[in-house]
Amino acid sequence: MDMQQSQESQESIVESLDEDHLQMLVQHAYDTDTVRAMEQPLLEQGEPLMRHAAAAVATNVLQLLESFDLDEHARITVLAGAGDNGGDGLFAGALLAKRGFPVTAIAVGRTLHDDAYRTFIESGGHIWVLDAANTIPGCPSEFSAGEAGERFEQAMEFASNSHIIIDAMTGIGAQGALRGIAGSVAQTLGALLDELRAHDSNDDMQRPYVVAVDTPSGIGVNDGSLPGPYIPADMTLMFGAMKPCAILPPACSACGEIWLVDFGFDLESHDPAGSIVGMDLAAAAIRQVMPTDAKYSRGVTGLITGSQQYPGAAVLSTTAAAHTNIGMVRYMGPTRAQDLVLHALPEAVIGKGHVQSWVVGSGVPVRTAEEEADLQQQSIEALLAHYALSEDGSNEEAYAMPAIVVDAGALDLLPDHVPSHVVLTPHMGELTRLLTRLGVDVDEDTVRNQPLQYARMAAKMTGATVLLKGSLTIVVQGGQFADDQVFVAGRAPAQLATAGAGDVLAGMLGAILAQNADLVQPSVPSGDESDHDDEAQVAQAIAEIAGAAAYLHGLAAALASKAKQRGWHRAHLFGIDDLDEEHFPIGRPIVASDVVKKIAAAIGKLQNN
Ligand SMILES: NC(=O)C1=CN([C@@H]2O[C@H](COP(=O)(O)OP(=O)(O)OC[C@H]3O[C@@H](n4cnc5c(N)ncnc54)[C@H](O)[C@@H]3O)[C@@H](O)[C@H]2O)[C@H](O)CC1
Ligand SMILES: [K+]
Repeated sequence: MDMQQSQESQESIVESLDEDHLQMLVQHAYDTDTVRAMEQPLLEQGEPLMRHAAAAVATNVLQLLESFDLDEHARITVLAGAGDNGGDGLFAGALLAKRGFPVTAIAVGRTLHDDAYRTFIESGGHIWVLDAANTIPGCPSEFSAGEAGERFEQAMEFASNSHIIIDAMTGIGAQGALRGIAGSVAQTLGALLDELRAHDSNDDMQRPYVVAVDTPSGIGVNDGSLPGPYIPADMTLMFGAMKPCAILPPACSACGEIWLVDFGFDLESHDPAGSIVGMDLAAAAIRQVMPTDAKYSRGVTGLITGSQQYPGAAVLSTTAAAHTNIGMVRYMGPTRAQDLVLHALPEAVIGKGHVQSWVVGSGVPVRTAEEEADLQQQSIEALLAHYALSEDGSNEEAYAMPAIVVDAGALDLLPDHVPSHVVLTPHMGELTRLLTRLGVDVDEDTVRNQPLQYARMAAKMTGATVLLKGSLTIVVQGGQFADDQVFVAGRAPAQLATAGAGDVLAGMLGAILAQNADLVQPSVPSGDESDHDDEAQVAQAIAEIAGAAAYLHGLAAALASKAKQRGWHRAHLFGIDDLDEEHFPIGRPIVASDVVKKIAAAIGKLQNN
């Protein structure tokens, strides 16, 4: 099959598929085992998936070369691993070599995909082997250690002087951090590329443009981590479906622009490992006001936030909750904070009363071991004690409590085991602190590098739902029978990184939980297996609502700052979207109160879309 045929067949796959399928493609990510299960029936039917993959890579490279005004002298380097990912890269290289481009493949393993290698050579491609123990036919081997070192240096120099690097070292078959020559290539070239990137936007092709095949080599495909050296890409051509690394920090930044090549996988029959929170999911979490509603039926949120030291957090969390489509807020805190809350929000009711959700801890200082708890900390501790589960999960009262958002200083007061409608909202530092208190030996850099893994660990250890704040917000499900599906909200522009933004999110999340009180109430576990599904369903609803709050928070910030830029941009669909460069203005600076002022507009946008 040549490039044109393969492209036509790709286009016909795309045409025959409906909007729902395309929507699923750009919203859900599937782990590598699921991807292999989805490709299996197609391979059995004889679909030449590798040829489709290669044709897509070659087509995009040709379009890139054209957009950069590069003629047939453009230098193209393929970094080729020994597996099928290398096969994709070599077939793509062969298609480009046939078009007359000089294409060199740097073999990082001892072998190459047989068929792809032969096709590549027949098409006029050149091979550069780095492993002295290689068994690639016709290639030099058993060179001395000194020669090997020299070869390596020369190959890296060559690659860094090429116009296009096609990274095909590893894809979904990668296991852990890159080892051996692939690891050295990533180390050397990754550092070189980072340095060149720092000095050049690459508008004029002054540095190599890196196209990753399926996934950038060296990243954690299933957990989005960066376990070692990796090749940062400008663009990733991802096959069949998004892998978790496409949506999870920090790996998603290493993917560059993502182009999805649709293989017509049966996505509907498989569970995603992760999902991007989009407008639909966020809109579904906002309760429609009804003609028969009264303030109590719309939901009431109680807040124990702010302190003598940080009274502003009381104002931000309370005003945010009040603007997020509920009937009433109740505020509890020191007199100074009460006065400021009433000044900003005369509608606030001061003192205890019936509520459908709680928000605790925003602006409450962390309690050090030497200090005695102040009144605010004592009331939070007393409230949180009602959510404490014993080791065997029995404590009926905990399940009957309203959902609660545990933020900032309250994280230190969390009981060891709680139900899934306790939602923790730490940032990276707070998560590290929480895990350390639970006995995990970890520092903040490690958490930052593997945020999913550590958010999940906190959820598994405590039973709580965990919303981990960052430029992308990760939500992992709580509860005993929760699904591993992670939700990622990437709607926020960078302008949202400002003091008090977390207090606003806590208030908004509390309000969205209150208006969905019936959906987020876990039942007392009966030990009956047939109830597990119900519990898992509640845990998922809570996680979706947490993701929806993060989305709405990001959308309000985007409206306030007039930014188009986001933490995560939708993947492009190969054969459907244009390669044209997009611009995402960063907008203007904002403060957290500006976000509160735009919550109503953001809700309006969701409900009227
Ligand atoms: N998704 C699809 O439908 C299709 C995917 N295709 C491509 O095939 C790869 C997966 O190929 P596979 O051979 O299973 O694995 P890889 O090529 O990703 O990796 C195996 C290769 O890499 C070496 N290796 C693994 N881990 C390490 C490490 N830590 N350090 C160094 N080297 C490592 C291993 O020894 C092997 O040599 C998929 O991504 C797509 O690109 C097909 O084209 C069909 C359709
Ligand atoms: K790759």
